Parts: sequence; C-alpha cells; structure tokens
Amino acid sequence: MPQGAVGTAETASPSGTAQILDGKATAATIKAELAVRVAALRERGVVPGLGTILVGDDPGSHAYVGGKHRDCAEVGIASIREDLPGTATQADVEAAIDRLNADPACTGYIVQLPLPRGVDVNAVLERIDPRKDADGLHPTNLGRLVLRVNEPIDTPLPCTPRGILELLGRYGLSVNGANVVVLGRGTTVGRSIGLLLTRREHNATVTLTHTGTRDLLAHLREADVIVAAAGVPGIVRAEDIKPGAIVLDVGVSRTVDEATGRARLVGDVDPGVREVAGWISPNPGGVGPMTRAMLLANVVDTAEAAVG
Ligand SMILES: Nc1nc2c(c(=O)[nH]1)N[C@@H](CN(C=O)c1ccc(C(=O)N[C@@H](CCC(=O)O)C(=O)O)cc1)CN2
Repeated sequence: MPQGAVGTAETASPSGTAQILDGKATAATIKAELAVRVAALRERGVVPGLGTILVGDDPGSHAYVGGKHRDCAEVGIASIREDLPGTATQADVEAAIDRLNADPACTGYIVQLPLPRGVDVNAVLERIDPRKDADGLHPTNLGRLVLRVNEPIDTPLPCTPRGILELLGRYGLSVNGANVVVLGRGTTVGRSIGLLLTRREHNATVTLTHTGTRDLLAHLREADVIVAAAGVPGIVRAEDIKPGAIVLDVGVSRTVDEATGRARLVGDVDPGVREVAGWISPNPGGVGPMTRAMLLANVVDTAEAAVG
C-alpha cells in the first residue's frame, strides 16, 4: 500500500487526479480476513451472531439491513432479524431489544437508524445491553471513547468512523498533526469521528462543523483532511479545498437523475474535487462498504474477547 503524508501536494498523483481510497476492495479484503477468524471461533464452538432491528419501510434502511445479513452469511456469522412495522410503538421496539438482549444466539446487534418519528432514539440506544452493542452507540461505549483518550479501547467503535480510520490506515495515510474538518455533527459519523481522531494514537486536530458554522469555506481551505458527512450534495467543491487534501465522502442524498429519470445516490463531494484532492474516497464504493465491514469486525472482536 502507498505510504503518504497527510494533506500535502506530494500525496497527489502527478496528473492532478486524486488517488482513490477504494473502500469496496478494502472491505472485501477485510471480510476475507474476518471469515478466517470466524472459522477459528466456530472450531472452538463459538458462533458469533448479529441481530438487527429494523423499524418501518424506508427502502434505504431495508437495503442496508439486507446487506448486513448478506455480509454475515459471507463470513460465517449467524444472523437474526427483527423487522417491525412503521406503526411500532416505543414499547414494541423496546420489547425487540429485550428479546435480543436475552437471546444467547445473538452476540451483538444493531438498531437501524434513523428510527421513525415518535420513537425515542436515545431511550432505544440506552436499552441495548452495552456488551451486545455492535454499533458502539450505547452511552457506556461512547462514554469510554470520551474518557479513554490514551488507553486502548476494548469496546466496539461506531462503524463509519472505524471504517474511515481503517481505510486511511490500510493506505498508509496518517492523520498525526493534521487539520481535519468534519462536516456534520450526527452521532453515527461526525461526533464520533471527532472523538476518535483526537485520541492520542491518531493525534489530529479536529474542527467539527455544522449548520451553525459561520464560515465553512475558511475551515475547508485550511483542511488537510475533510470528512464530509453533511448530507448536502456537492457541498465540498474543488475551489474550496487545499490541493493534495484527503477527502472522505460520507454524505448520502437521494436525487433524480435528469438524464435517465431514475433515482440515484449522491455524496457531499462535487466530482471536480478529484482534480485537486490528493486522495478521495468515492461515493458509492468508499466509506459505505467499510461501514458494513466494520460492523462485522465489531461482532467478531466481541466474540473473540468473550472467549479470551
Ligand atoms: N444503526 C446504524 N444505522 C445507520 C448506520 C450505522 O452505522 N448504524 N449507518 C448508516 C447506514 N448504513 C449502515 O447502517 C450504511 C450506509 C451505506 C452503506 C453502503 O455500503 N453504501 C454504498 C452505496 C449503497 C447503494 O448504492 O445503495 C456505498 O457507499 O458504496 C452501507 C451501510 C445510517 N444508519
């Protein structure tokens, strides 16, 4: 894998076109590694099992959950589905959580987000047994991320931030001392990537921007690394970034393609950014597949830790 200093023009390829952080290929490698670890666990009589709770009929969420179960089958993790209708009440969702907390076949599970309006997401996350929290979003696990700045973390990390770090690491890109600008303060990406990157082992300086940020462009111009998770199509433009910057496109918006009339997904990063950035994660094919792979990694890590 190429080694690179962060955010300098030296990381850009000579043609001026960014090098690709290929999340799809990297996730495939990780899944193959995980399959070996799962086989070793199974030989010891341990079968890791991922549970999912899906509420409602959002097509995106259905697709993501379907993908999680396909991934499990690919690496040998058992999987358990709890699909609830959009009319499910808080009590219905909490009952599903209680079932998975009590189910010995389920070694880790997630509640697919977002939840329909009317379901209290914080109450839901708090009810998950933190030892089975495959998304690392339980307050105990997020709290450990806040408190353990210097010590190793032995609890699951939120999947997208872990996926971003893993992707950078596998390409030999360090963020030590880098100015990282994060767009978006959501729990699954923005807030938690800030906590992770400022840990001593990564040592980045993080600016967490959001809809209340006054001069986003001033921040972007100074960024060695940009993590775009705002959900605003094309908010990161070529003319606003430092040449050679590392750009991770995490945003997802649905739009209708004018040429074909078909719905398609677009990221936060304008296609022109490829001409200026040093490294870029495509969207699709970048951080998304890494998110899926890291969920499996969390489940396998937890199962291995449980058997010593
Ligand atoms: N409980 C959680 N909910 C959500 C999370 C999460 O980590 N935990 N993250 C997202 C959705 N998500 C996983 O749940 C997810 C998003 C995107 C992808 C992905 O692989 N995307 C593809 C494109 C997919 C397509 O073309 O339809 C890609 O980027 O290449 C995987 C998982 C919100 N909810």
